[in-house]
Order: sequence, then C-alpha cells, then structure tokens
Amino acid sequence: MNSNQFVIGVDYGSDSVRSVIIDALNGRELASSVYEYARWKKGLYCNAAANQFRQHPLDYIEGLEITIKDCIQLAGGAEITPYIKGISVDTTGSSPVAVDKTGTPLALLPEFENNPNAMFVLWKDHTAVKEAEQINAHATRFDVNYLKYVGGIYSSEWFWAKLLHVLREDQQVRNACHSWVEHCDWIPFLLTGGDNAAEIKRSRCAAGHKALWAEEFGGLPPDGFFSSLDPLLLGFTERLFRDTYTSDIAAGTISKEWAHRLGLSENVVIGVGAFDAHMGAVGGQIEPYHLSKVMGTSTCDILVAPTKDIDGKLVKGICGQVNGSVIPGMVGLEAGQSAFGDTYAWFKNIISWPLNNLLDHSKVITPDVAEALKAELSEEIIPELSRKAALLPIDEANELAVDWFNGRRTPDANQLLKGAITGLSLGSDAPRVFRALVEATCFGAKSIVERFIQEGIPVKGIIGIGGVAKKSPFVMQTMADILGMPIRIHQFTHTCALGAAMFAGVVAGIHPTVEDAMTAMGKGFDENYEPNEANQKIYAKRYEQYKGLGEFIAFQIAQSKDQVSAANQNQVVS
Ligand SMILES: Nc1ncnc2c1ncn2[C@@H]1O[C@H](COP(=O)(O)OP(=O)(O)O)[C@@H](O)[C@H]1O
Ligand SMILES: O=C(CO)[C@@H](O)[C@@H](O)COP(=O)(O)O
Repeated sequence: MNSNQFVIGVDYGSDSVRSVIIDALNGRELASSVYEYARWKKGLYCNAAANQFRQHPLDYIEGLEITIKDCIQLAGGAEITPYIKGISVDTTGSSPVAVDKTGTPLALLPEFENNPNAMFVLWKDHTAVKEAEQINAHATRFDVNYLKYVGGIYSSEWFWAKLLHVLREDQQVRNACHSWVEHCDWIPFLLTGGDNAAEIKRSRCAAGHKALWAEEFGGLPPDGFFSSLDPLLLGFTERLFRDTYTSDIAAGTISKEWAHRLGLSENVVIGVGAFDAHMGAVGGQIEPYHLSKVMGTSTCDILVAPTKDIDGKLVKGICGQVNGSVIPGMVGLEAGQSAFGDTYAWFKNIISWPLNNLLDHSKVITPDVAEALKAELSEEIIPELSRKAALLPIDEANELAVDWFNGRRTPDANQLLKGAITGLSLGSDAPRVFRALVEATCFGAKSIVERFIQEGIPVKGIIGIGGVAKKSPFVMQTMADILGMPIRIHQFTHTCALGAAMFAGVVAGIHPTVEDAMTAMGKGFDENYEPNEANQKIYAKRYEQYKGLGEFIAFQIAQSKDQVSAANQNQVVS
C-alpha cells in the first residue's frame, strides 16, 4: 500500500505568492514555486506618494493557479496528485476587499475592473489614517474598551479604518459593497466554490487582530459602535460575521471547478486561512514565549503564551492578542514594524537614481546594455553595502537613524511618524548611512521586545524567518548585538508556506493537532547568531540615543499636526 500523504501550503506575500508541496509525514519539500503579481509589479492601482497600495484579485487568482500547477509539475505531475490531501493558505493582512452578495470582489465585475477602491487594500496602504484616528477618539466614549485586545490603538492598516475610508471615498463602491472580506478568508472561499458572502468562514486570527472581534464581546462590537461613528457603517456587523474559526478547522472541500483547474482530486480539504506571520510562526516551530520574527518588507513579530498564563493580562501598544490566532489553546500576540527590508529598498532606490534615470539617455551604451546593467547592479547594491558596512567600526558618534519610514506599527501604532537620519557629515558615505538604517530597524525591533517585557511577557528566545533573515548575515548579526540575544534562523526557505502546509496536514486529518504537525514536519534551525559582547555595550548606549531621537521626531510631528489643525480651525472661523 502506498502511504504517501502530501499537502500544499500557499503563502501570499506583499509582492509575490509562493506554494509548496510537502510530505506531511516528514516535512520533505517536493516542490516550490513563486509568482510575482503581474499588475502589482507594473505599479498599477498604487500611488506611493499618497500611501495607496491596492492589489487586483486577478493577481491572486493567477498566482494561485500558476504556482500550484508548477509545483505539481515539478513534483511528478499526475503521479502525485492522488496523494495531495489538503491545502491551507496564509496571506498578508489586514488586506480586505469589498465584495457583493455572492462574495465576489467588486474588481472582478466588469464595471469595477480598474477601480482601486474595488480591489484588495494591502496591509501597507495608509490612506485611512484619518479614519483610524476617528476610531481611536470614538472608542474613548464607550464604557467597554473595544480596543483592549489590539493594544489600545486602532491602526490605519486595519479592517474597519479601511472599510470606512473606501465607503467615504467612492459612492459606486459604497452602493455595491455588501460585505468586507480579508484576503486570507476569500481564498479558501474561492477554492471551496462559495457563492454566498454570508457563508465565508472568517479566520479567528484576522478577525481578532484587525476587526475587533473578541470572545468577550460575543463577536464584533455592536453595530451602534460603528454607526454612531459614521452612518455609512450602519448594518455592516450583521452582514459581516459573528463566529470565527481557528486554522485547524476545515473551510470545506475543494470545488469541482478548482479541482479540475488544478488537476487535483475532489476530496482535497481546504483549511481556514490566517495571516502570513501567524502561520509562519508555526512553520518556524514557535515555542511559548519565543518571539518569531518574520523579517521581510516589514516585520511581523509573533509570540505565543498558554491561555491560562495570560488570564486577563492586556499588553499595551502591540497589534493584538487573540486566543487561538496561532495555535489553538494559546494566545497569539502580534507586534511588528511597518518598514524593515522596505527601509533598505528605499535607500537602494535613492542611490540608484542616476542608474534609473540617466542611463537611458546615455550616449555610450545601448538601451539593452542599460537595462542589463540596471538589473545586474540592482541585485548587488544591498549585499555589497552590507559587506562594506560590516567592516566599519561601531561607534557612539556614528550616523543615527529612526526607522519609521512607513510610520510605526509597534510599540504604540502611529502611522503619521516619519523616518530620520542624523549625524551626517561630509564623511557619511553610502555604507555608513546604510549601516545607520540597519541599526535603526534593529533598534525598532528592540523597542518591541522591551515593550513585551515591560508588560510582563517574558521573551525567552528569538526565531528569525523571512527573506532578510535568510539573506542577510549582516542584519542578523546587528540584530543579535542590539537585542543582546541569540537569534536562531529556521532552515526552511518558505517558512510561512511550510506553516500553511502544517495546517493543511491538520485539516486533512493527517495530524491530530498543530503541535503534532510541527513535530512531524519541522526540521529545525540551520543558523545561529550570538551577540558580540563588545558591540552589545556600545549598542546599549546607541539605543538610548535612538530613543531620544525618536522622541524628538514624534514631538516635531505632533506639533506640526497641531499647527495644521489650528490653522484649519481658524480658516473655518474666519
Ligand atoms: N541581501 C539583503 N539584505 C537585506 N535585505 C534584503 C536583502 N535582499 C533583499 N532584502 C530586502 O528583503 C525584503 C523582501 O523580503 P521578502 O521576505 O523576500 O519578501 P516579503 O516581505 O514580500 O515576503 C525587501 O524589502 C528587500 O529590501
Ligand atoms: O501585518 C502582517 C500580518 O498581520 C503582515 O501581513 C504584513 O506585515 C506583511 O508581511 P510581509 O512583510 O509582506 O511579509
């Protein structure tokens, strides 16, 4: 008897989606495939200057089909498909979309196909800053603190702020929007052939961390909470959901159409989805009180603690704490940084300006050579800057930066904050400034660890996963020195997708619990960064400088905001 039991994990990141086929009995990878979103890659529907980042549902559908089919092909084609038992999916979040009554994202309808407001509002879209501020002010008027499980501050990166913004912004979308759905809830709905928005199984992870769902409230906050903020939200809670599901539960079985499209059997079980970092934490074999850091474009930091330990404890200024958001029976706590690798990418773009803008007019090289040169150098810039920066002495008087280039996610969300670089001199060259930016992102990471500890949640170890963790020994060593803690890097490349595959192993009935799946399918760590004692001492002083600079920046921004609102009020009066 052939006892093969294979599962598929799908991980939707910010720029690309990857799928893996894994042997559920031992964690062996049979195949992996990555697809970069075609429309997103062209910059369509986005306006970085206005912080607008939208993704078309077709990018997600095409990526799903292409990567899964590619994996099947690589793993042996039709020979292996009978053994594929389950698929689970993780996505970024909060990345919601407006859907009609059938659960179809509006951008899939002809009249909305090019309307960014009818597309997924990616987590890093900050167009809803005003709405988030209003939610925060509004929440103080109620006896019940509906923000208590999301660290006390609602963010513009989240579900309700984005819904309100889109409803205000676009009357056509408002009229057609029946419900509002997270990316991680829509993909399982799509794969199971759902056609009724009311039946979408909502992820506990997404609902608890971003939509204010809590067991204590018996679901979402009452409709009156939202409609008294803006009548446009009237009736939404009834059309959304009351129940949520952890990802060890099945969303259903694959639809005939998708089984046919992917060449799979009609018995494949589809799991309830969750956010990337949460499934990634499972893929990275998280343990209680260890902080799993997905370090990529942004960071998403996940810690789990047994439910009985938390027992009413609330952690201020993080992104949320939700029972069962990572592992059923444990509270998952989420924090993170809105720009991590994105900070390095920003610097790379700045110094690539002549490459990107002048090379095309060159009289010396042909356009083909210019393109090839751009592509080659673009790949080399961050690795080479890292090599040079690693050789520089660490000193208290070095250039100093603050990492809030995309606002601050935690501690204490504030998306209005900005990045800064100080201590510049004529001797500040690219490696020195790059090093200051890397240090800043690591200081930002330290402030998160510090907040957990201050709030009574011990951090006993650090697990690194994600692109930067795998690609940059320089960033990881700096992180270990600044945190003063060792960092273990998980051996698996696509760790979030592996986590999704572990959940698929549970929903398909191969493993009884998530912990069992982790034990059977996890292969441990392949890199360990130990803190350097001498660097650690200097960095302890530099961290104080970083906090001082951060306070200064925050003060300046708050002051200029006050001046703007005073000026606006004066205009209204006169
Ligand atoms: N060698 C490197 N060192 C440090 N950062 C890097 C390096 N190569 C790429 N990056 C950064 O990694 C980020 C992408 O991370 P990745 O985990 O691959 O993607 P995602 O966040 O979309 O899942 C980019 O922001 C990029 O600037
Ligand atoms: O914020 C969350 C999850 O809550 C992430 O989806 C978000 O940081 C996106 O992660 P990536 O940096 O694209 O890996």
